[in-house]
Amino acid sequence: MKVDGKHFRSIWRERDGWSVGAIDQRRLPHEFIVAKLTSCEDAALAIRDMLVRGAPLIGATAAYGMALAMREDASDAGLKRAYDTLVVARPTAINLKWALDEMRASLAPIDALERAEAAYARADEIVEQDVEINRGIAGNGLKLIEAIVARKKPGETVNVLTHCNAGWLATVDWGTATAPIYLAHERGIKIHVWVDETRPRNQGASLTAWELGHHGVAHTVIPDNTGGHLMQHGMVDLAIVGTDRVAANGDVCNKIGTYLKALAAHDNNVPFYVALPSPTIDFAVDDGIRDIPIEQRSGTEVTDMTGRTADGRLETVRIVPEGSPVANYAFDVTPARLITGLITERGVLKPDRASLAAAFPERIAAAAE
Ligand SMILES: CSC[C@@H](O)[C@@H](O)C(=O)COP(=O)(O)O
Repeated sequence: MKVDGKHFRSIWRERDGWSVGAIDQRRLPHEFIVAKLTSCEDAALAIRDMLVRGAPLIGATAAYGMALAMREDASDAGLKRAYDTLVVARPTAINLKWALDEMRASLAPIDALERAEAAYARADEIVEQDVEINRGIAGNGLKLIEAIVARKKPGETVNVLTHCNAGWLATVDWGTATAPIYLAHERGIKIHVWVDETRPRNQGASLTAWELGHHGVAHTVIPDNTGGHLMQHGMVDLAIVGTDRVAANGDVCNKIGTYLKALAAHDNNVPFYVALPSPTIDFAVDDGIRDIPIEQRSGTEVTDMTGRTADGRLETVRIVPEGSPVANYAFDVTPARLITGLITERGVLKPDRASLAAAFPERIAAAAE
């Protein structure tokens, strides 16, 4: 998508052909800085520190991390070491394991001398596949938006609520939740996005607002607790969120606070959609609430906030009394019964086992291996 009129992706192979460029998302919205990843450890750290984040981008970064590792040591032991280093970088987004399994499956059977080249080729494919999948989500989600337009008076705006950042910064390009929004915008549909700020790391306020603004999409940042009020007053036509892992039963794990938005949407008859690329489905997990691991992050994300001061300096301040304990659960699980539909590259599905299995039978086979 566009930044100041120029097209960007969140991650790419640099001109030298081997190092990897990625937008440092820890610095947005205040500074646009490109980081250079030159080793498997760089990639693992980038994921752990959330220089890159968002389920699909975590997967893409891990794929390149594996390629960087193969330049240094393409032996069987090197392959295993790279896999083991990267797979633990973050626990919740299943795209990480998916991408690493894909990489290992294509590299393990071939000669070590060929592995580095093959790893870059497979990582490039994973990256391109992400963009194609998101284009598919865009087209399928657009139909939902068009159906709302058809019910509105001419010229009325479609209001979408989203949580966290499931935008192009969380993927390679287009985003998942934002893909239908960007396509609707491109098609001239009047669309406006309510952007949940998404405490504690503020991915909505810092990242979603930044990318929508740079692409010219109308939006308003709201404190996390505002969505219910807006829904009660008819100010939200539909909610679209992303996800880090979808269980076989249709339960959806996403950024903390998603569940509360789904409850509010249910109570107010607001359609609540989840946009997901198929690598986010985990057929090995039967019950999302019971079995999806929920990342717990540092308490400093809750106690401290960073922002720009009036005189232009970036400063971190403490907002919680010294000594008060804090909890920082990064994700929650929304039960399938609260979800209107799953927007995938193969259509809008019911959030249940049968629909997921019918649309993605090859993923069930892979989970059984
Ligand atoms: C298309 S990204 C979907 C999710 O990964 C996104 O909504 C989210 O929860 C991101 O969490 P983050 O902790 O910023 O990696």
